Amino acid sequence: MPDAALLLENITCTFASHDGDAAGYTAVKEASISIAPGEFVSVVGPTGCGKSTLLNVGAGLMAPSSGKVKVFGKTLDGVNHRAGYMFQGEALMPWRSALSNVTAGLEFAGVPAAQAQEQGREWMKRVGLGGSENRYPHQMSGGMRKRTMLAQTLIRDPDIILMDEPFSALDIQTRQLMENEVLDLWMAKRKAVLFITHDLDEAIAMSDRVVVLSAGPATHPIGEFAIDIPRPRDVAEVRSNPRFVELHKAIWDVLREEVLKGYAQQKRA
Ligand SMILES: Nc1ncnc2c1ncn2[C@@H]1O[C@H](COP(=O)(O)OP(=O)(O)OP(=O)(O)O)[C@@H](O)[C@H]1O
Repeated sequence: MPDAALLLENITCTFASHDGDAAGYTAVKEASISIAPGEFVSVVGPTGCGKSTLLNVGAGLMAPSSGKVKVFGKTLDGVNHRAGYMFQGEALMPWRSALSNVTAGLEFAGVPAAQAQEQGREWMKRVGLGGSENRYPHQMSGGMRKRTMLAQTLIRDPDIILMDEPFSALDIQTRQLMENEVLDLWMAKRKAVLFITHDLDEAIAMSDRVVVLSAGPATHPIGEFAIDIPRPRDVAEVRSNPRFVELHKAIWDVLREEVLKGYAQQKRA
C-alpha cells in the first residue's frame, strides 16, 4: 500500500489549563486519521471538539503533546511544506491587492516577480476573479475574498490541502458555488484534502470519506464512513440522492449525541 499523504498517528494535545488545573486540558487524545494521496476526507465534530487543533498539527503549526505526523511516509518535524492551508477566518493581507495576496506565497518562495504575476493572473481567472486583480480585500465581497484565499492556497500546487471551515461565513448560494468550484479544481488535480467542517451535508457532498470526532475533552474519531456516491457531484443536487439521505442518517446517528454533549459543555463554560 502506498504511504498516506498525511497520517496523524495517536495524536494527543494537552493545553495549559485556564482554571489552574495542573494536568491541563486534553483537547485531543490518541486520535489517528490517515488520508491517502488524492483522497478527499472531511472531519466533522461538535463545536470546540478539536478539529482546528488536529488541522494545525497536520500543518506542522502546532507540535502534539504526543503522537506523530507523517507526510508521504516521512515524520514531520516543523512546518508541513507539502501542505497548503486555507483558514477559517479572513486571512488576506489588507495592504495588498487581490493579485499580490495570491502571489505572496510564490514570492516568499523566491519565484521571480514576473513569473509569480503571470501564474497569479491565471489563478485569479481560474477562481472566477479575472479583472479583479487590483482590488483590495475591503473592496471585495466575502465570496470574492474566499476565492482569493483559495487561489492563494492552490497557486503553490500543494500535495496536501488543509481547509478549516473555509466557507462557513458565506451565504448558502455562494457557499454551494464555491463548494462546486473546489470539487472541480480537486477533480482536475486529485490532491489529498483534509476538510474540516461542522456541516454534515457539506462533508458528505464533498468527500470520499467522512470521519466523525467525539465531543471533547479527549476528542478522537468515533466513526468513519466511505461516501460511495459517484462523481462528478453537484453539491446542491447530490442532497436528493437516496444514498446521500441514507449516509446522512447513518452519520447523524453517530454525531447527534456528540453534538448535544458539545453544546452542553459550551453552555457550562
Ligand atoms: N492554545 C490553546 N490553549 C488552550 N486551549 C485551547 C487552545 N487551542 C484550543 N484550545 C481548546 O481546545 C479545544 C479544541 O479547540 P479547537 O479550536 O481545535 O476546536 P474546533 O473543533 O476547531 O472548534 P470550532 O468548531 O468552534 O471551530 C477547545 O476547548 C479550545 O478551547
